[in-house]
Amino acid sequence: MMDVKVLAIAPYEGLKEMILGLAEGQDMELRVETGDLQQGLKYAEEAASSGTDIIISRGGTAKLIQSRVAIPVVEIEVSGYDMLRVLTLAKGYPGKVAIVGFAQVVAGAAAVCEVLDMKISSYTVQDESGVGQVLQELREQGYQIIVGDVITVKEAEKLGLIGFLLTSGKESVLRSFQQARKWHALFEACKREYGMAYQVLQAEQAGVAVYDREQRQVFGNPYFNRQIAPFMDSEKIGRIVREILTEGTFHTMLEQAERIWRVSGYPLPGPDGPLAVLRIASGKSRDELRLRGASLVPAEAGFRAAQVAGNIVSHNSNMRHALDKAQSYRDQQLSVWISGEKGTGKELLAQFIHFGGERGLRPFLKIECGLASQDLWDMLLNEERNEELFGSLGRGTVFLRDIDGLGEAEQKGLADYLDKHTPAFQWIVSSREDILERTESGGFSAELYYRLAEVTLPLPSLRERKEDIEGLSLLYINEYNAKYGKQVAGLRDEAREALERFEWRGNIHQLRQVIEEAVLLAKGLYIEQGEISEVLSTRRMRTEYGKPDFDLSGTLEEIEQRIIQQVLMEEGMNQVKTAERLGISRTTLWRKIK
Ligand SMILES: Nc1ncnc2c1ncn2[C@@H]1O[C@H](COP(=O)(O)OP(=O)(O)OP(=O)(O)O)[C@@H](O)[C@H]1O
Repeated sequence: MMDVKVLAIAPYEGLKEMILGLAEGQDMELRVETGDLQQGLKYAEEAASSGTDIIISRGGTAKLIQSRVAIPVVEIEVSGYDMLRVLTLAKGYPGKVAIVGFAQVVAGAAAVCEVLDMKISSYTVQDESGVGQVLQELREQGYQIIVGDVITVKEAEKLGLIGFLLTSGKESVLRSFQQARKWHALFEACKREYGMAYQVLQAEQAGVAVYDREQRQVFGNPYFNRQIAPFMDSEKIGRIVREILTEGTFHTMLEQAERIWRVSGYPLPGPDGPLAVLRIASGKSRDELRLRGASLVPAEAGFRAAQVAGNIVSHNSNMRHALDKAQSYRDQQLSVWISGEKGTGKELLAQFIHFGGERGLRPFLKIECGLASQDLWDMLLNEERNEELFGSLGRGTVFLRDIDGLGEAEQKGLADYLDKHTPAFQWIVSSREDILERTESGGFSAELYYRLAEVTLPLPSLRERKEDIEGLSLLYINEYNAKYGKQVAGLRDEAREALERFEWRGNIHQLRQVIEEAVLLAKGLYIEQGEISEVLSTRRMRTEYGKPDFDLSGTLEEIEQRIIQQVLMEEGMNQVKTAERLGISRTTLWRKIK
């Protein structure tokens, strides 16, 4: 206890002397200053920021300090003895006597007067500003002697009254020493306990931060401040904080600076309202995950996709029906099975369901079924390992893209997994349109289909919704005008008709590519029929099976792309078969076509 550092602030000089006199042998490092209110506060603030453990003071000054510093403030109380001394003195003095002060002091004085049958009136003031007026009135009523604390006595003397100061006696000062030691011991014990927790936080190899309601950071451990805060998007953090404060616990994964970050959060009651605690740990690198056949769709891209899909205006009733259904599946815990030909917008709709709904802030984990590595499936279906993948998904979405590409063993593994688990995340699946036929002929696990297809969303091919070709084309013309700095204003009617006659095996995806080429080719304000025919004739050759007439212009990489696209078409877009035919691994194929 030797080294408890105490600053005593005495509102009057006599108290300073007494404190110093009593301090000897008290096992404290004591400093005493004289100062009332603001002056006292100044001393206290300096001391609190330079290592003082405890402050001792009295009356209004003690109260003011208590409200402004973070270290304990012990008050020297006005004891019964103190009261008795000054009242005895005042009683013997000729003239009318009144006691003026705060409620606590006045109540004590009144009790003493009653016991000793003293006729001394008492007046309570709420705060310092009321003192002057009370004293004025007392003077008018003929009072001459005012008993009170430093502020009251000073005011009384200003008005020509006689002030009797309620001084603190030895007992009160000694009691304050005793209390200071007790409080210090308690404070130290707390500091030791919390100090340990604090050290742990400082050393954590994960970022821990606390945010308040206004999304202001109120705490951040060194890992957070150095490794995360410099590149973490504050807008994204703000959204997560809001979500934590309204929804409670929260898990997500964020892709930032080439890494996947696992984020978890929970609300915490704080002294000035609720706080949000965030823990952000580094997970796999983005490429590591991609090479296994999975990726995390960045929220920005997802929100954009959801917006595009939300704005789709279709003249086709099947498409409109699909969009309405997608909208209604948004915030439901149902596995959604989206089927349709290659390039019909299955993934776009999956993103619309996820990013357009309340799950939007949570992760959208996309798994390329035909390309997923053995290791990824192992991670996915093995309970000990899937924490790595699913641990931070919370109420996110797992999107199984092109599930038709899944081998028999993986289908069974997944069906078993679904049998045993009901995770918080949502499954969305995409497949070719003939999947039902395949389940009937035993080509695809019926069990898996019925587990995952709680609701279905069949998408029409572009051939079946020719009425939308013009609208989509204009959308893409606009997009590629911006990208290539062109000013194409539309399509000639004949050009549109040519587009409507085309077979569109690659659907919207293919239409997008055709429009891109046509915009680049366009010489005038409108895309002419000739320009469309030119683009389509090369496309047709690429999509007609059997006799590819290859365009050998361009770089090796471009030629390779054409070959891969051709073989993909011939294999009904089945990536597993395509990879086998080309003699490359599925991962290599996937890398090449991304
Ligand atoms: N209604 C639409 N409006 C505008 N663009 C669309 C629409 N539907 C799809 N697209 C675009 O068409 C392309 C193909 O869409 P998407 O990748 O979602 O199709 P998919 O059916 O999932 O393809 P795959 O069969 O290869 O998995 C994307 O560029 C997408 O943005």
